[in-house]
Amino acid sequence: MAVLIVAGLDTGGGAGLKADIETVSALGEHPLPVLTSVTYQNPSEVRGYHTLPPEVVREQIRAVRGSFKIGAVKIGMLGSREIAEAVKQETEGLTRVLDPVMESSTGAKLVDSVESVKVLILGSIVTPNVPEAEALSGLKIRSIEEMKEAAKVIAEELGAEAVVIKGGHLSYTDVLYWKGKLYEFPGERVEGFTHGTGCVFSSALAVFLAKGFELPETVERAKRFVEGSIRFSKAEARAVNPLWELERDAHRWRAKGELEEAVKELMELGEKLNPHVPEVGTNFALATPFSEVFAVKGRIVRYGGTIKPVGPVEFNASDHLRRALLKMREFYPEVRAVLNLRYSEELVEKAKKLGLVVSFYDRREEPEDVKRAEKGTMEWGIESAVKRVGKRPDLIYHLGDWGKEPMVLIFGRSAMEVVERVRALSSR
Ligand SMILES: Cc1ncc(COP(=O)(O)OP(=O)(O)O)c(N)n1
Ligand SMILES: Cc1nc(C(=O)O)sc1CCOP(=O)(O)O
Repeated sequence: MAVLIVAGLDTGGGAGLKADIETVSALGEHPLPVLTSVTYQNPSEVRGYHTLPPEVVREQIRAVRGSFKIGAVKIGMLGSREIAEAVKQETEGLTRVLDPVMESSTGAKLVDSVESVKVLILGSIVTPNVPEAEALSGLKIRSIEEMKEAAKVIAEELGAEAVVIKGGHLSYTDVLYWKGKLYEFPGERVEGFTHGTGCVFSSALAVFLAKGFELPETVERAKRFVEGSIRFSKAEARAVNPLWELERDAHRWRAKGELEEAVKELMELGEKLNPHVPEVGTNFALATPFSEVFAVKGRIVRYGGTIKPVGPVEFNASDHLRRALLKMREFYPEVRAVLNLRYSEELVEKAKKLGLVVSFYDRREEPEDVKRAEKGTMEWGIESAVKRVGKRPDLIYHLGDWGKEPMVLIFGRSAMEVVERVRALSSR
């Protein structure tokens, strides 16, 4: 099924047509991109925009309308009244999702007037955020109840088929008004970049409608998709990531394979490694670029004269090493793997001789409030060891405390790098 996308280009690659194309593709449908305007923007500012002649927009839609089975159309930045009129005529008869783009999150205008957006409301499923809903309804919105009022006004007075007001600016609850009924979709704050959320939401809505879902389920699915695209957004883009699900699953698959290979390799060191395995066991953890961590379920234990993994490599199979790794990645994101061994002076001296960067933390220096908190010691320890050495540590040790075994953590940029370090450290 094809989804027609009528939108503007964001040169920063965060919102607009690029986000729409990725959303439609990621959700398994075929995007038909129609350009209305070129914006000059980055995630911090919109410097301006140029709208295409309405005839150019019209011809783009005409070129594809008869050649594809179009399940729905998503309409984003229109730019001008003339373009809005052309899009209205050329998309007649299609299921239309209208993201009534008026301003960017940075406060720049992206359409000549509110009236131009209103041209397309009749018969459309409209997805305003709170400021857009205020502009369309003329009402002030300060609560979920007021979101409901505004949604009703936009549907009943302006003729929208349905209205979804996104609550991101208010409470994270979205409100749908459809066929005289109101629905609430609660959500919670998700950490990550949000530039482009409006575009991704409306495109996802168009896709799920094209797939044949009923509106309430469509809104629920689109909302969860947007939450994922915020949670798995990337620092270099400073915007949502519509490819999150595909990338996350690919990274999970690769990380699991990489760690399984490395564990196999580690087992070859069995007899040499046996004396270095602590009482609590050794674990080996690897993070994906999204900081999801895989490890060995049940850890690796001494077994006769050799060593043995208790269970398979699994997602979230580590607590201590996961926390150590995630803390380390806050300072050095290139560090992806870590393994723990029993502390010995010889091991630490050998690491220094091999040219590894060694640091440590001393639990006696741990502040009282961190000690009292359930799980802050590891994070505090890694941070203090990183700061102590002033560069990326390859090995961090601590000398233990009451009921806590002294430990050495060996870090690396890949699972194999850790194995090579362990090989060098355990060789006689
Ligand atoms: C070309 C273009 N189209 C739309 C927007 C607005 O994006 P949106 O996802 O609604 O949200 P913000 O990131 O602006 O909040 C845009 N900026 N550029
Ligand atoms: C129990 C323990 N303590 C460590 C420390 O560095 O203090 S490393 C370690 C073993 C690994 O644990 P997990 O399987 O929870 O990652």
